[in-house]
Amino acid sequence: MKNSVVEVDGLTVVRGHVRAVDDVSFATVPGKVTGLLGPSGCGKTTLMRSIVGVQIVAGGTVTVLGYPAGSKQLRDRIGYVTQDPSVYNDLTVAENLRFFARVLGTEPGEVDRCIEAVDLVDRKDVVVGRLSGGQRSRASLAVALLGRPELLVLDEPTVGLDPVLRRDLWAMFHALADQGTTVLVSSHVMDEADRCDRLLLMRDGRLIADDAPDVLRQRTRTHDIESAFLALVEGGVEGATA
Ligand SMILES: Nc1ncnc2c1ncn2[C@@H]1O[C@H](COP(=O)(O)OP(=O)(O)OP(=O)(O)O)[C@@H](O)[C@H]1O
Repeated sequence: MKNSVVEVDGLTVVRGHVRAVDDVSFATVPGKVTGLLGPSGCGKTTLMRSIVGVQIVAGGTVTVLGYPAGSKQLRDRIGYVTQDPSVYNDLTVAENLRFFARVLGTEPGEVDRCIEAVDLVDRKDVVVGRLSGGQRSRASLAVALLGRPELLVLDEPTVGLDPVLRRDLWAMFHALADQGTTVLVSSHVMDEADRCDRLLLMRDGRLIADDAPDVLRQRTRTHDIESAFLALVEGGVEGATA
């Protein structure tokens, strides 16, 4: 698709004895929040790892911003937050940000902007090891925002967060998207589906839907995404991708 930020074509990844991603194809458009939803173990992390270029793939192609995934040209154009916080426990939030800003060659002013964006200003001088799990994830997110990446890949960033914080983070994802960032967010919580502009539903390594939440509900004649998911799994839905 022209102008797509991520183009995945026939991607297959084998992990252990499992086809963790099984012949998946889709394309994202810039400036939208795309949700990658599906039950635990369905292949979300593996798909995201393939997009950021850290996964050995068995077949198919992944193109990001016009380059094969993993190309060095993409290094500072993608922000990736894994499920495990990737910040140093023995440094404060601000020290972490300053360290990564130096590594990435980002201007120092970015540090404060990114700390503000994740609402950690009042925690910026606290050693990361003393933060709560949710605060640690937000510190990782702040690092991913350094340098204003064009693509943000966020693996379950809202797990374990309270509803107020979850709402605020989703608002931030949309604000970033409005500024042109393409945001790919995974979740296994179906009630986060309505916060996405577009949904990729996965099950057992396969993509079973690729639609806006409203369109998906209409197509499956359901009122919520959980029921839509069940309808797709149980079959009988016209145009299902599975
Ligand atoms: N390092 C590994 N070695 C072997 N198999 C793996 C490995 N990592 C994941 N898998 C398998 O690949 C499949 C997809 O896992 P993946 O982590 O991508 O799922 P997920 O949808 O992200 O799950 P979760 O929501 O629990 O994070 C699962 O069957 C899993 O058991």
